[in-house]
Amino acid sequence: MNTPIAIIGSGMAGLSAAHALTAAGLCVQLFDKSRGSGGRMASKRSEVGDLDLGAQYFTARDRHFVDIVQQWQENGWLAEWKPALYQSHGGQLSLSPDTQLRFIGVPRMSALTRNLLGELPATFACRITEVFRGEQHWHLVDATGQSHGPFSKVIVAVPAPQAAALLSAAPKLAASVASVAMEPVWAVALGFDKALDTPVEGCFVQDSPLDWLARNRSKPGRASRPDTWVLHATSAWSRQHIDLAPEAVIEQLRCAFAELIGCAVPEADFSLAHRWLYARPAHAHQWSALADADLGLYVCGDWCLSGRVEGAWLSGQEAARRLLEHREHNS
Ligand SMILES: Cc1cc2nc3c(=O)[nH]c(=O)nc-3n(C[C@H](O)[C@H](O)[C@H](O)COP(=O)(O)OP(=O)(O)OC[C@H]3O[C@@H](n4cnc5c(N)ncnc54)[C@H](O)[C@@H]3O)c2cc1C
Ligand SMILES: NC(=O)C1=CN([C@@H]2O[C@H](COP(=O)(O)OP(=O)(O)OC[C@H]3O[C@@H](n4cnc5c(N)ncnc54)[C@H](O)[C@@H]3O)[C@@H](O)[C@H]2O)CC=C1
Repeated sequence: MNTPIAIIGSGMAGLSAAHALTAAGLCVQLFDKSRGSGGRMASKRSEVGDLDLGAQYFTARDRHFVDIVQQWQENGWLAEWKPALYQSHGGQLSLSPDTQLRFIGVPRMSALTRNLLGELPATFACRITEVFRGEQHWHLVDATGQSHGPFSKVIVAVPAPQAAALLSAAPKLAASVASVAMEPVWAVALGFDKALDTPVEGCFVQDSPLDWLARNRSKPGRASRPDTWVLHATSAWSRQHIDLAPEAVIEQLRCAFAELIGCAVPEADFSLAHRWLYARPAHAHQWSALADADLGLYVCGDWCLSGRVEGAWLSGQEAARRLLEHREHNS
């Protein structure tokens, strides 16, 4: 019997591992606490259209990732995003063009992970709280107390602080994962019925509560009206204001935006705030993936590498590769 492999987390890392394993003929079962796949590549549906509140775009530098990105682009799941890019230093806004290729899911970021999910077996709205090994197989328990299994192996593909809690079967692994700190990010979306009078479409920001801002309508496939923007606070500001009420976060970041954008910014006609508790690792690692292969427990995620979409995909590939390698040695 081909006992399935459980994958906890259906963000880019979990989906990447799932694809590699199914391509090798194995069965997988994905679990995610959210209602859909994508994790930090999620897009929020709202009355003003879809808003990419997490990952804004991604780049591809590793040659394997470059190849897969090309395939996704050929499938029509991705488009290149060529914004009018600016930077802001000490309140000075200046054009900052470059030749970097940047990709986005179309018509929303989450479309990419939704396409990657395809027909893979997945259970959503299912927060896994315990991962334990019986005599022969692994079992999972969710927040409602329901148990799932049996599974031949388990891949944990969630942010490090959430992964550590699921690794009590492998204390050494749990300790390494628990040592990884992840930083929060407040994201705010603003919508203006009358478009702002600025050529800015994306901006890297320094010396401000903001770290980044993007204009949605500059992204292929997005609605052009109203004029919606996504603002990301720095991790330092987000940490300091972690418990601030969303309305206060919106107001403070709207003011920071108005200060740097160089045109009149009226009250927003639409606004929302989203707090990412585990947005990015505090430091990059070079782990690729972690494992207790003899036990059959694997851990992957962006935080094992660069804290970027590319890192998440590479980490999922590596977890799958190590699982397949171990399986081959022991067959
Ligand atoms: C605000 C923000 C901006 C970003 N901007 C960029 C960018 O511009 N470019 C870039 O390359 N990267 C960016 N990133 C980083 C990028 O989004 C991540 O690197 C990547 O999406 C991480 O993928 P992952 O699969 O490792 O984790 P995640 O996407 O976090 O996936 C983990 C999944 O596990 C699920 N989960 C967690 N715990 C459990 C549990 N106990 N049971 C079941 N399911 C669980 C979650 O619901 C989630 O779906 C950004 C991230 C944020 C937050
Ligand atoms: N907010 C969050 O939680 C996270 C944000 N992430 C951001 O995701 C982006 C992805 O990184 P890469 O794929 O390497 O993308 P990239 O090569 O576009 O950017 C890397 C970094 O280089 C700088 N930079 C690049 N181009 C310019 C430019 N034209 N003018 C001025 N500065 C520039 C800028 O500081 C940027 O953060 C980066 O901006 C990260 O900061 C990554 C992970 C999490």
